[in-house]
Amino acid sequence: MAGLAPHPASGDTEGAVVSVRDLRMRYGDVDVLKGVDFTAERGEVVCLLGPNGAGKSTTIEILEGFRMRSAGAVNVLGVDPAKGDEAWRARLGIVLQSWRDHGKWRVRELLAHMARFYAPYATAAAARPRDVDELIATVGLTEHADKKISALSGGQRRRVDVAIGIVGKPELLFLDEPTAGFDPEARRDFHDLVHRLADEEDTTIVLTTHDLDEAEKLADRILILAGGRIVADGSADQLATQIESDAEVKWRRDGQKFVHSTPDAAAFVRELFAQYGDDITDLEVRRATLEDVYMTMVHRHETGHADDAAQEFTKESR
Ligand SMILES: Nc1ncnc2c1ncn2[C@@H]1O[C@H](COP(=O)(O)OP(=O)(O)OP(=O)(O)O)[C@@H](O)[C@H]1O
Repeated sequence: MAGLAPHPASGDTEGAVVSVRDLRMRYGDVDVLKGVDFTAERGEVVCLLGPNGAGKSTTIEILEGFRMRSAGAVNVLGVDPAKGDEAWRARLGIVLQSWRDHGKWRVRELLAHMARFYAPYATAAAARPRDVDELIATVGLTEHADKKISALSGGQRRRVDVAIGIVGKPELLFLDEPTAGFDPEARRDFHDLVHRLADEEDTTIVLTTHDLDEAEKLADRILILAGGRIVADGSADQLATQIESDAEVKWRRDGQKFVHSTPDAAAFVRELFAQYGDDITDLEVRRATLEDVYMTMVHRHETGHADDAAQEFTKESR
């Protein structure tokens, strides 16, 4: 993918790019967020996971300044989103969950139009906007650039959404279920794009997804939101060590397949080799996956132990 020129940090975002403290959101008499805390650093990819209705979109919309919170302290690029002005907004990129109604526009025409909004906000540190044709190539839409958006497939429209999200070369990019409807190749290209934005441009990325494999591939840090709180915060590896789960050992001996679950895979495998040595083939050890962690944490919430899970997590991360 072409066209991702680096831009240096713009000075006023030292420290956390996103900082959320005791965030609460109440719809009517229902508390959806009951005290959410997290931060995101420059260049970090943070993935927000959680069941349907957990409050992921609500959280992101509050950070984007589209929704007023009920309580708590939120700081995004040095500003309270409730008070963010146009210049602040120009530093954000947003890919919402639902399609926008741009059907009558042609792809290049729409992106060129969007790009013009960002031109006044170019700085010495950040050349805005991106070159539109390079951007179209980056999201793999070159051969569709002159088509009306209504004539594109669902996955191609989603690529347009992603292009709109990054046309202004954002310092912070919000992606709400960005790959819904992507085919496997588009998904892989998108993952490459996210890595390049974070690594080469130091873009901070906050995304939601229901695809745990995607979260594991993309995220420097995973947050699991359940029962109105963050019940897990860490890399996929760190989270795997926070749940008690047996490793699964698989092997073959004399052509026969064996499987065994054990809390101490190393000791078990040592013993296996001591007994059968060269007869052992096709050895595999599978540790707790992100799916195991997710299921455990969300199940604790569903069985009414979310507060315990959140407290346990807070204790462990101190
Ligand atoms: N404007 C609103 N008024 C009242 N309730 C709302 C409103 N928006 C969201 N909710 C409720 O708040 C809860 C959280 O919704 P939200 O869309 O933030 O969840 P989510 O984690 O993004 O879910 P999903 O994974 O399904 O996208 C849901 O129970 C939803 O019904």
